[in-house]
Amino acid sequence: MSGHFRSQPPPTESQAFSKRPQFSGFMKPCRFEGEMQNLEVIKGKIPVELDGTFYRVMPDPHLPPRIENDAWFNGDGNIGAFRIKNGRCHFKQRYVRTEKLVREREAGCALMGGYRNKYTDAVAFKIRSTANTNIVYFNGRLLACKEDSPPYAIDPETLETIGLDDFDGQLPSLTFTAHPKLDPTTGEFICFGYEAKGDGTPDVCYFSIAPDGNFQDTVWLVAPVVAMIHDFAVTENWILFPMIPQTCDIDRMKAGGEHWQWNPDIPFYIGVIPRHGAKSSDVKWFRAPNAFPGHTANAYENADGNIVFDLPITPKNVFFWWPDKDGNAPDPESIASDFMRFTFDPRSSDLDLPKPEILLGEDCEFVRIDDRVATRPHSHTFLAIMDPKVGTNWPVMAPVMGGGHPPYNSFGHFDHQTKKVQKYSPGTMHLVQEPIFIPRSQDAPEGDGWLMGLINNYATMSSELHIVDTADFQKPCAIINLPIRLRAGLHGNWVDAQDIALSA
Ligand SMILES: C=Cc1ccc(O)c(OC)c1
Ligand SMILES: [Fe+2]
Repeated sequence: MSGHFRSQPPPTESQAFSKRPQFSGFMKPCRFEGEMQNLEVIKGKIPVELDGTFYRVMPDPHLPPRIENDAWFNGDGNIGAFRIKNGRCHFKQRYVRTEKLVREREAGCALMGGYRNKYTDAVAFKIRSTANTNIVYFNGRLLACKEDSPPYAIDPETLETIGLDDFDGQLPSLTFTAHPKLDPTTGEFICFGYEAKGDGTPDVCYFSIAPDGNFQDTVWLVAPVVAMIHDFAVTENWILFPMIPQTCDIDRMKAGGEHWQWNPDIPFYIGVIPRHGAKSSDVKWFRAPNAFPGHTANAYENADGNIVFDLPITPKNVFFWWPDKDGNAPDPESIASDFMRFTFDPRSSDLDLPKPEILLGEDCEFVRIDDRVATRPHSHTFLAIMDPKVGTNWPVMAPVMGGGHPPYNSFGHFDHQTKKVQKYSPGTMHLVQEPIFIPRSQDAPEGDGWLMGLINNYATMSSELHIVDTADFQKPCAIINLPIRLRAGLHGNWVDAQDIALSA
């Protein structure tokens, strides 16, 4: 370890992060690696039924980036693991040893340039992944994902990086989504990559992996535009690719510009293929008016064989740091997504989608379901929600918040039967990160269990892990205190001890 510190030359670059909002206040890079045993439980009790690990990842620049105004999404993936057992919680955090991080640590300065733009790099990289978007468990592998590259495999126990994972040479695509789906009925891992033949290519590669790790279907598609396909949806018989109208242009990238530009002149496309035995020519690109599709809650087929697809949507550009061709972007505070439902016939030859229904007209994102019903009808959705009635103390928080990420102050539990949302609001000096759902037991009813997620406490400028019982949603079941600050992250998942033991 110490050897490579000695080999570093004296710094020529600044060793300070810029004063931009995305590097300030709560968003100042955390950069901590290490572990803490027996975290303090400052309220309630951790349910003794919980035995597993909550893995989550945050983009966390390990060194000041080469681009002064670098985007939050370009930070290095720092994985946190909350191991919970016998009413206790132990914490570990470790950076993914990406090619980027290893070579930059060696050099003592950033070598990679802007987000997904290799033309701004100081050296040539084989893999540009920052491994900063999701951490997913499948078939004994913990995968740290970034949608521009294959995933890195991580040791679930030590968080050490095992290496880039090409699924024993079976990965057909240069890229791998950060939102693969596990079908709880068949055990299949359903995946895709876009820009799958390299930067600026319209090729999308769909593939499914059997529970034993062997690749099954592989289908190559061509998209009508080169746009971001961040999340997707899977039903029993169909695959859906919602496209964010952020488009890529190689010449702009070569000139040192951004990978993405907001494009208000194209539809919101949803590509649809049969899940089993599809040919390239089977794809249909359904269209809705220009809009920004957020994360997928779930999709399923109803009794008529129509697809029901639930996701937050807004007409505005959520990625305001990637403006349109004229440099226009919305005021971040004006962006709000409603939770919407598309119901449509995938067999239809009319490609214009029927208008979606608003399920919940409150600003929300980070939608999650009880994963035991994924791809089948769901009646509960959990989400992060912005509730103006909480009375969040913006005047005191604003100077220490930093910026670049959307603010949500409550966890929500939306009941699709009653169309009502219950809320858990941790306080007026608090914001929430993505919640995850853990079932109370394997045979508990859908949606019965606990929500778990990180809370940013702007009074203490440190993080807390809150556990909320879905049967008593108003108050916390347990608050676990961290003596450090974990900046805004993207996604996480609960891995039950049983599942790790089974595949070990
Ligand atoms: C919506 C999230 C999103 C989309 C693309 C990304 O590269 C990313 O990195 C953290 C995040
Ligand atoms: Fe995501």
